[in-house]
Amino acid sequence: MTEPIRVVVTGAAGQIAYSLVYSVCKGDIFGPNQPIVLLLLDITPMMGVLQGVVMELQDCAIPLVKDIVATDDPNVAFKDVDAAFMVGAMPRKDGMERKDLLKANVRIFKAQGQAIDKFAKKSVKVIVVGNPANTNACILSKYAPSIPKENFSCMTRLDQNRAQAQISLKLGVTSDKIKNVIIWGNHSSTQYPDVAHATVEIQGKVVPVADAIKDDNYLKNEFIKTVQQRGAEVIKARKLSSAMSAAKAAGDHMHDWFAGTQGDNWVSMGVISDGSYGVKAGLMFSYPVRIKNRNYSIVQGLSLSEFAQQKLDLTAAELDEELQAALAECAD
Ligand SMILES: NC(=O)c1ccc[n+]([C@@H]2O[C@H](COP(=O)([O-])OP(=O)(O)OC[C@H]3O[C@@H](n4cnc5c(N)ncnc54)[C@H](O)[C@@H]3O)[C@@H](O)[C@H]2O)c1
Ligand SMILES: O=C(O)C[C@H](O)C(=O)O
Repeated sequence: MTEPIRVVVTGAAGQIAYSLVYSVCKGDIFGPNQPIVLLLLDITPMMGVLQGVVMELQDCAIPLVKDIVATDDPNVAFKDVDAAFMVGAMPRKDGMERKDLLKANVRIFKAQGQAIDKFAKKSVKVIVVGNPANTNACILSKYAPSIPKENFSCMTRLDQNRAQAQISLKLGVTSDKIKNVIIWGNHSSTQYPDVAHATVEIQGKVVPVADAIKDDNYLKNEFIKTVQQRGAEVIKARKLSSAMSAAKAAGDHMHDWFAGTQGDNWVSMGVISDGSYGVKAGLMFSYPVRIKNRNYSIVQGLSLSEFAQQKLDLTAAELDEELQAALAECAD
């Protein structure tokens, strides 16, 4: 019998978690044979709502779930965890940029970093979803110095999925036929969705996406803007930020981290920069990565056009600025 793994979801009474916890419990992420102990963290005023989520999870009657712990105490929530979904943070409203959330959210990640440092397994794999996700992940890692920096990541998989979806709609193929789209940089409106190395399978033949689309102007303008602004468009329409698609992307990210990427294909993840592609080391930057045995490596040697290089520089500069502001906020 496989030992259960301990999985924490923060912001567990919120809207992303409502979709995510079901996916975790039913085996979509860690596999259909992996038992789970689920730890759910939220703030004290949300404990009543969280009890409702627990009741619903119990009523799902999923055999993989060995225990559910709902708590407002980070020291309990992070105890011996193998995987952490860091969702708990304020979402933005219409008209805001994600970095406007920095003041409200970054201290949450300082405090939770300290708790992870003390209580989580040293091998824990952490994904930050709460915005501004890249910078929050940097702060989380800074305050959990006993855990390798490579164990912290932030989510840009939603942007990758959005980019694949746009190409799939344009070409009339299903999104699984599109491989190796890249999201570079910040999960913000400066991110660079890049299809220069992406391929698509059309009627059994694999061709570069650019050759299939045959519209450089679209790829350099409308496509990039649509992906960059998709979160804001969802907020405008729903009056709430994306939740179902965010939960799906968080699951995809953690699934691939545990199960590995397929063949030579890559996925995009925000990870600590080691200086690859000229990005300042120490920033949490979204790169293409391949994953094996739960370790990722940044894909090296991809050619960058002048246009692409400018986009990378812009998003890296924004991340640097955000990080300085976050460090100042956490200073006392
Ligand atoms: N990276 C991405 O692609 C992406 C996508 C969608 C949303 N997000 C972000 O995810 C975050 C959550 O979004 P949501 O729609 O679920 O928001 P939500 O408001 O529905 O839920 C957030 C939950 O976090 C809880 N929370 C607040 N402070 C906490 C703390 N200190 N500890 C534990 N829980 C705490 C709140 O009580 C609430 O229940 C937001 O910051 C949002 O902007 C990121
Ligand atoms: O856009 C937001 O604020 C929520 C999230 O980051 C998204 O991309 O949907």
